[in-house]
Amino acid sequence: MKDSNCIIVALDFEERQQALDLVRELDPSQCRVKVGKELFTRFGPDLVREIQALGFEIFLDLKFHDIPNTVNKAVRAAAELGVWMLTLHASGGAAMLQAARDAVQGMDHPPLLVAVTVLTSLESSDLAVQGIERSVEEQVQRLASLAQGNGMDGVVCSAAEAVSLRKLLSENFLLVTPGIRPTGANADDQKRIVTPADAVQSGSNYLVIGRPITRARDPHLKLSEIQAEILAN
Ligand SMILES: O=c1ccn([C@@H]2O[C@H](COP(=O)(O)O)[C@@H](O)[C@H]2O)c(=O)[nH]1
Repeated sequence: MKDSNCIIVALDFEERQQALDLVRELDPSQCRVKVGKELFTRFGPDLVREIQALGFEIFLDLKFHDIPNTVNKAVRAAAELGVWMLTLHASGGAAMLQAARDAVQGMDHPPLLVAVTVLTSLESSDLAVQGIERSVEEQVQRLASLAQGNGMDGVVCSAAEAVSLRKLLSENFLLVTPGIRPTGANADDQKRIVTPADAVQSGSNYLVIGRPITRARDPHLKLSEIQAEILAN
């Protein structure tokens, strides 16, 4: 499944006004926006509603990871906010993932549930420190299979894993990929980075892009350049 509106701009800001100023420069027919831990912890559901009122679909990236009952209630609360997509950690396990799915059962417009596999800021040496003696690619595959088997709509992974996941998972299973960096851009704290065009070509459905856009002198222009790069490839 290809969505021409495939870019999700990450609104990782300290100030409410910074987030709203950027959102007002963007067009909801050209991108979706991500509200993550920083913005949500500071400004909560009211800001989500304010951005929704401007016409944007919200990717609520709170990465729930807790006992099944707690995740069930948190997912229900997020779903009632009317967000388009939300995240939880696949490593929370099968029962937690099923509890998340149960939370939105029967809703008219349930959010898409996507499970984080291995954060894009990690590489294999980081997994070894956690006692995981397999490559990032293998760990991502394992968690993605767990996610698919327990009712998730997709996973968050690096686009570096997209080609192998496309072979492993069903065609309509969503791959949501942060760690996107245009050629030459600073990687910042991201370890598994891929360019926007390569991400789409590899099979990513949605590209989560923060700093390359939010730190640009002209964020709207940068978004348009990235979209043009994707279309040209
Ligand atoms: O594995 C993950 C999961 C989520 N993210 C989020 O995506 C954006 C990326 O921002 P950049 O500024 O483009 O690096 C950020 O909000 C993360 O919380 C991720 O990077 N990796």
